[in-house]
Amino acid sequence: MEKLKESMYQLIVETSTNLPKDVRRAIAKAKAQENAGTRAAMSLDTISENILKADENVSPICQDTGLPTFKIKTPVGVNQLKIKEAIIEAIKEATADTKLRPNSVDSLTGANSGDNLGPGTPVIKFEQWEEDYIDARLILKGGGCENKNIQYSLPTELEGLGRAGRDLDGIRKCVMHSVYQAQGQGCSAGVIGVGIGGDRTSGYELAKEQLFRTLEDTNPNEDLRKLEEYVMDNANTLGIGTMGFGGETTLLGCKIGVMNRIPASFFVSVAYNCWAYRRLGIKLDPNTGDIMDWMYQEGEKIDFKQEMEKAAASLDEVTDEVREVVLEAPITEEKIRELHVGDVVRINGTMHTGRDAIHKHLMSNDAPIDLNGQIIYHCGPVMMKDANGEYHVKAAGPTTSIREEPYQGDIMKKFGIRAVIGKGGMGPKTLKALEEHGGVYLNAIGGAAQYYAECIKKVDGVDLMEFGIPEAMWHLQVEGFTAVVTMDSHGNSLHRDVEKSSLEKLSQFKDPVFK
Ligand SMILES: O=C(O)C[C@H](O)C(=O)O
Ligand code: SF4
Repeated sequence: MEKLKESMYQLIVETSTNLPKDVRRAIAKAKAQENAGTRAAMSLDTISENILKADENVSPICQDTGLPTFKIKTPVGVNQLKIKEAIIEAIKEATADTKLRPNSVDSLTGANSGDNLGPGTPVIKFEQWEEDYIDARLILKGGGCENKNIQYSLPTELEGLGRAGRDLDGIRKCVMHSVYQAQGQGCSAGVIGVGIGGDRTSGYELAKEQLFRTLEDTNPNEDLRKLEEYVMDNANTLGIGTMGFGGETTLLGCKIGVMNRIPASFFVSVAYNCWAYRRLGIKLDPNTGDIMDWMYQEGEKIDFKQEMEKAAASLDEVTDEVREVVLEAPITEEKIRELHVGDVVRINGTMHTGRDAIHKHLMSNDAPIDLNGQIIYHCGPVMMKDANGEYHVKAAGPTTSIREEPYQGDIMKKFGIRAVIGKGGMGPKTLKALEEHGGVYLNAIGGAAQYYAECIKKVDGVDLMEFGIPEAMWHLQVEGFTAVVTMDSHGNSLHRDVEKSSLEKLSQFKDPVFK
């Protein structure tokens, strides 16, 4: 099985850089449903361009390459320990080649292992089967969408929907609620895998297992087929839309599985996956380890080249209506007060990354540089160090901002920061601080890691590298970095408005549907 490591390496690289065909088709369909010039349409254009670039550059679609999870089926007699060894070597190599971000972190100390290996990472699950080949599948599911997974224990009371009982209609309510509670934070439009039954552990397993189905398959269970269809039709009327900006497509797929439970427990578990739905599979020769075939590769491959040309043409027609502002740090309070929700900003000059570890650190320490008037980017990039010791950005999209909600307002005031860029929006504490201090929240397109990496022209330096590559503070020079004002210094928040209107829409699904 001398080819095994090479085959696993290819599986990892393809999964990280080349979005499966069924997902591409679903995104193209979502694009066709949005009106040109809307925030949702523009976000989908950025997403499409990003998919194209990742493929061309053989670079990660999203900088968060997730927790690599392998599902392997082997014929009886195949040495599974050898497969595990090959996967571990392939993971190390793919990380060193910047196809994966170093993502394995000690839960207690925060130390990054640097090679994606550590207790519990990667996840490798084996099964035996009667076929004569090895079936190896991989999903790279990032942290932002993983944080939006949810498990319901029936009966329960749901916001907007009331009582969800222990029956198909109760399940329906849970699934609808799961889409609502994710808002744009898991980089909608998303795909949900739902597991009905089991215990808390096996229920989530079943939910995640559903994410290995193809988006276009039909559920063989008639009740579940109807439920999947119902959810697709109705969740897309919630108006959450791409990145939570509002719009026609909130969900790209809904896949539901069922297993038995014990009488006292009734769980509905939901695994939420972002649009960057990276899962692929290979069939391997058990003697040589060679790839015999790729999975999820049926049908047309949309490369988004044509779509990009069309989008560029229609954008020319609508740019007159959108207010565009150029920002360059240091930014004055006066300039910030001129910005309003809906404005598109193009940033040139400096910005500095800061995410979880940095925000916690800055609460009780000085900043390594003067942050007065500066822009903080919630981002954990993939970086490559060249032979001269200089860093180059390989992938750099935004991370979910809401995790910084406890700190953000205080940090902005303490250091005079004027703008933060992230995705998914922030809460009332930050909104109040933006108003008091004169600050703005800018939403970038989650997952568009290649698109933003191209806007970063130079890495000026890095501080606090002891937190590891994703968590360090990177000092960047950017050009034409585009984001939308979604929270301004006048008390307006697009996120608050979309959450409110989607809750109203959710409550229209209160009445029983499945008896
Ligand atoms: O860790 C990241 O870079 C992003 C994360 O996947 C997120 O969605 O917040
Ligand atoms: S940033 Fe968005 S697209 Fe990337 S892994 Fe996180 S949720 Fe997915």
